[in-house]
Amino acid sequence: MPTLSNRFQRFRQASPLSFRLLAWILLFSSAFSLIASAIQIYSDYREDLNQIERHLEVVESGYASSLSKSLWSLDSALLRTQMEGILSLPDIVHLRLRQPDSELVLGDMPRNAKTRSHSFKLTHEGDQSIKLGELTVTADLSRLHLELKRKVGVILATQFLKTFFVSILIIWIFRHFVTRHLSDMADYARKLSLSTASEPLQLQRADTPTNRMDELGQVTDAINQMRERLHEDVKRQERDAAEIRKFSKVIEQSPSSVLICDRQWRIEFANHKFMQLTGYKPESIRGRHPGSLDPSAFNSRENQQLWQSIRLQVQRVGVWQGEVNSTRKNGERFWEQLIVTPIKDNEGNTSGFLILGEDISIRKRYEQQLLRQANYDVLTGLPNRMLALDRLKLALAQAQRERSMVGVMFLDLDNFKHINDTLGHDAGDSLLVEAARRISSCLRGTSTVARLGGDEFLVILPGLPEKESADQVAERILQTFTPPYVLNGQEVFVTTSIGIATFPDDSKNCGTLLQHADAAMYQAKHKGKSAFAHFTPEMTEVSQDRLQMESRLRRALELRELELNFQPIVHTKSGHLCAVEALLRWRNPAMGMVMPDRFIPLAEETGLIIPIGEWVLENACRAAVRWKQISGQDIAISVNVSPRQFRDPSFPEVVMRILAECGLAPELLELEITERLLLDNSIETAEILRELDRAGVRLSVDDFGTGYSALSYLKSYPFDTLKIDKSFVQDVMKEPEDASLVKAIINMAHSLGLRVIAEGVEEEAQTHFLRQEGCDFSQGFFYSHPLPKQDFEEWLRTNERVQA
Ligand SMILES: Nc1nc2c(ncn2[C@@H]2O[C@H](COP(=O)(O)O[C@H]3[C@@H](O)[C@H](n4cnc5c(=O)[nH]c(N)nc54)O[C@@H]3COP(=O)(O)O)[C@@H](O)[C@H]2O)c(=O)[nH]1
Repeated sequence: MPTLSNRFQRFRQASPLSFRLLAWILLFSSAFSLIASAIQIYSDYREDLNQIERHLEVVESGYASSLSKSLWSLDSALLRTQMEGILSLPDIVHLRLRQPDSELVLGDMPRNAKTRSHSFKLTHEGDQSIKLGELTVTADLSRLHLELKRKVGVILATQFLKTFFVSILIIWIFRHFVTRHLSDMADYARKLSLSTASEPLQLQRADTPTNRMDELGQVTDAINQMRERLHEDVKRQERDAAEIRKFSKVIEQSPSSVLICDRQWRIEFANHKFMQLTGYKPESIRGRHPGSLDPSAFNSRENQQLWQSIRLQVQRVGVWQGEVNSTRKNGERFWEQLIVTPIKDNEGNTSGFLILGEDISIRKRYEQQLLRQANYDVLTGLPNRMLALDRLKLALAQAQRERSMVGVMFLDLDNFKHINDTLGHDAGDSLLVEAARRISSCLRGTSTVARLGGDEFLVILPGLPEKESADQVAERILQTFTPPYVLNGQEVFVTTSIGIATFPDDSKNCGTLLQHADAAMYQAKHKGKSAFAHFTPEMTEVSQDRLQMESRLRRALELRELELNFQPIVHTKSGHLCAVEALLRWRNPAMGMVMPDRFIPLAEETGLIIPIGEWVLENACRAAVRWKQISGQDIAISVNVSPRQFRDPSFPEVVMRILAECGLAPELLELEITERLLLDNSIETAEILRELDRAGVRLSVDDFGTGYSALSYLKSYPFDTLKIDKSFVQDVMKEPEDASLVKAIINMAHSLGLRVIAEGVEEEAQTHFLRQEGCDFSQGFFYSHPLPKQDFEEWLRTNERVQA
């Protein structure tokens, strides 16, 4: 059990303020009480003293005359009796009567005690006053002093007790109403930390409006406000810290390399990806300029110009992006796509620069491979038709400027079909490779030899001084074909026939020149092979055909000779129908069924593609609306749009009008555009694409892989879908190179946010491959051939691929 002193100690430690207050109250109240009591006692004492003095005076007044009489009459017995009577009065202890000749003393004079004495004369009043004696009355003050001591004792004891209990009461009140709350506040403040900042301070008293208004309430309120601010600050700091941690992690784990530079372009931070990509450790490059990492390139003019232009563009435009050929620490070169932006502080001032990098080496490799594949013949390595036409256009433009001539030669190997059929395709391929080598050996560096397909070659001879100069080249080529070819260990003699057309004499138009060279080549073959012939106007029979076809095509629309076939596009994973491609056919009474490859180029050349294209669009949209009625399902329709159609400024308007007239949602129409369209990279093309995209119409790149094949271009346009050309798909199971290309195209298209359609799927194995590679949609004879309208509707009604 705690002793009293322990309790006191505890109280002293727990309530120092109360303790001090107690001490002070005790001290002051005791002092005041003592002073007051002392005054009181003193005044009582004085009063008693006065009373004794008054008694003594009363003795004089009461007894003087009787005593004088007794003395005068010499009645000593009476005198004694009278004096004993005085002596019996309270406090009077001693009487001394002095007479001239004697002295009478009654009582004892107390020793060591305070006394008060009073003397008065005893006289006889006759004719004259005669002094009889003098009486001295002495009173003892001991009683008075005793009384005084008792009073002091009582007063001291009562005052002390009173003061003590009043103090205790005050302390209790003070403690109950004030100090315990102060202690709670102190405890709260002592324990207040980031983890407890959410709990408010609550005093152990009723939460009344009066309490809230008093000083303790105000301090509590102030502490709680402070706590709330602290709590909010802590929360904000925690949130900020979490954000910062998150962003740091994002930057650190970003799949793109990240460099952060200060205002002087000194590297401050490099993330993990940067280290992985370049091999540089962040600490080894801190403080260096990003362009200085490759010491061999740092001082090169090219590098300096690059960083100068980056700096200027970031300053002016606010961003720089481009593809850069960078160097790893081990000297290896790689392609990266860089985005450089300034980092702005709160005032909008540039405080540094952010450089994001992405390794695009694989994409570049595939782009180059695709570009090569798109522009070069895989077998012979010669430019293909596409590149040859580009070069021819260039050569014509240059010749026009220089007023020179360009020779165009069309070569066809004689009997190639026969050799191919008898000796096999491999022998045929070897022959083509060797023929390509021999033709190339006859030409100067400025000339171009291209393989147009099959056994057809094209030679472009720019800067010809005269028409006949082409003859020498033609003769050289014929001669170089003289030695036999060794195919399958067998010597084979192969010749070629050459047709020549010359710019500008025969035509100024690229396509016409080719047609004329082709016509001349037929003439050479007619001559008996291994010969060459120049174009003459008489050879325009082919042109006649073309003219006839053109006039028939002009009337095809009005004679209702055009019709649409429909081919399903399915989800590769499930095989379910998702869209349909509309494919145009021309049923002419004289020519029979004409496939689009034959008449679309002519329609484009003549501008007939505009009304024809509008007809296709309208009929395709109407068909899609009808299928919804048949199948109960939204079926999107894909329509091919040729570049000429697309460049017509009213095209988006036409599309929107037809959609509105047919009542087809724009999302259900997909326009297929070939890569060729993007080649001109014109602002108008981009604007038309964006306008259609904004309207909700879907856009797809058709025949991907046969044109320019620059994936980076796709980023600039709002395409939804990419269609891999059938030439790649058809060989995925045979040619590993085609398979890896298809994989790469799928991956890259997905990384650009595009869906992929594989066209030309003919075998089940191809569907497995495409499914495995995550190709979204497939189209091809495996699922269905293009079907005439009636047949397609029947297919729609009966086929299990259609899911309502
Ligand atoms: N401007 C317009 N161009 C059009 C229009 N209609 C067609 N075309 C263009 O003509 C190209 C040839 O078309 P077509 O002969 O109809 O050939 C298509 C399919 O029949 C064919 N295909 C489909 N599956 C397979 C298959 O498994 N194997 C195989 N060998 N061929 C197959 O592919 C053509 C589809 O091509 P695409 O448009 O690239 O999807 C055609 O390419 C159009 O460009 C028109 O109305 N306007």
